[in-house]
Amino acid sequence: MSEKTVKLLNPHLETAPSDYLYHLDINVANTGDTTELQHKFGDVKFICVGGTGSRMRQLALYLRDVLGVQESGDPVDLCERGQRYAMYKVGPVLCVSHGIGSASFSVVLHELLKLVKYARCQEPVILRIGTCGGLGVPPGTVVATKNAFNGLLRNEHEIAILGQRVVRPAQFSEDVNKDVIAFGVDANDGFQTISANTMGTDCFYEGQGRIDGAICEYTEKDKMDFLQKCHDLGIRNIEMEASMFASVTQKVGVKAGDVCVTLIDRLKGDQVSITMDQKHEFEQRPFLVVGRYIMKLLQQ
Ligand SMILES: O=P(O)(O)O[C@H]1O[C@H](CO)[C@@H](O)[C@H]1O
Ligand SMILES: O=c1cc[nH]c(=O)[nH]1
Repeated sequence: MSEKTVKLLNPHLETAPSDYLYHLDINVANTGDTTELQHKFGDVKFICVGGTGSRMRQLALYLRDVLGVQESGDPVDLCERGQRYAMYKVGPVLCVSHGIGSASFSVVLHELLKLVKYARCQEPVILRIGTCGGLGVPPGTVVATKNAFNGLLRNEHEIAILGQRVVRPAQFSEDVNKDVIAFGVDANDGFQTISANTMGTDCFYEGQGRIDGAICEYTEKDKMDFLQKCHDLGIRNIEMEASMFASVTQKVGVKAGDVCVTLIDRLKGDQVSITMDQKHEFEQRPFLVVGRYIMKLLQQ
């Protein structure tokens, strides 16, 4: 295989006669001959992922315009039969939903990494386009992640494998972070885009130090002390996937980045209380940033 294709770290796949990407409902009948997949997905250069199917559909429509892809009508969900995740293809970009949190995202991430390997995609870049809570930045700020911290405030990801605690580093590609800021930001955007650290937690409520979950065994002061500690580490946003995403992509050597818009300033409260209209407007902001980044890279 050429140098630029994805190399996975699983020797068992080399001898598997077939592979079923179950949650995507994509069957790789003969892993030795993946001609059909190469035909369908071989041109993919970017995989944009985000929590919801509707955001990914919106993104697909937006990228159609930006990339000048001559297609009309509703984007087709290529994974509809899998009933778990949505996947749209716009020229060289896949837009795929991942659900809430690392557990859900890691499932589709493994399958997407296998997909790009079988399809022999050349150096694909994976970008998460998400929402998050902010720390000391105004709601609507876009944050491109520099370092990904887990809920233990460590720049790593922890996972239980065969009954053992396995800890792996969680670094995103420096190039992607730099280029997203260099190519994605326009002075006239009307909102700020910053590069900062991100905390990815396993829980929206207690894991993010909220006091409005069904359970809370700490005080408002404990919460504020924790959030201040996060802030001191350069963390400016909190979401639920960054550390897993950084660690899995780093492990297999695929470049990745996390670009999220803040919906709330957690130094001021816990409840996301912006209107749904405002949320939808905010959700478009990373589209602009990532759209410009993708265009620039495609032109190079
Ligand atoms: O908007 P998405 O992309 O889902 O991201 C954020 O929103 C969800 C929580 O509401 C978590 O998945 C978090 O990471
Ligand atoms: O506070 C927030 C807002 C969105 N997503 C999160 O994970 N946390």
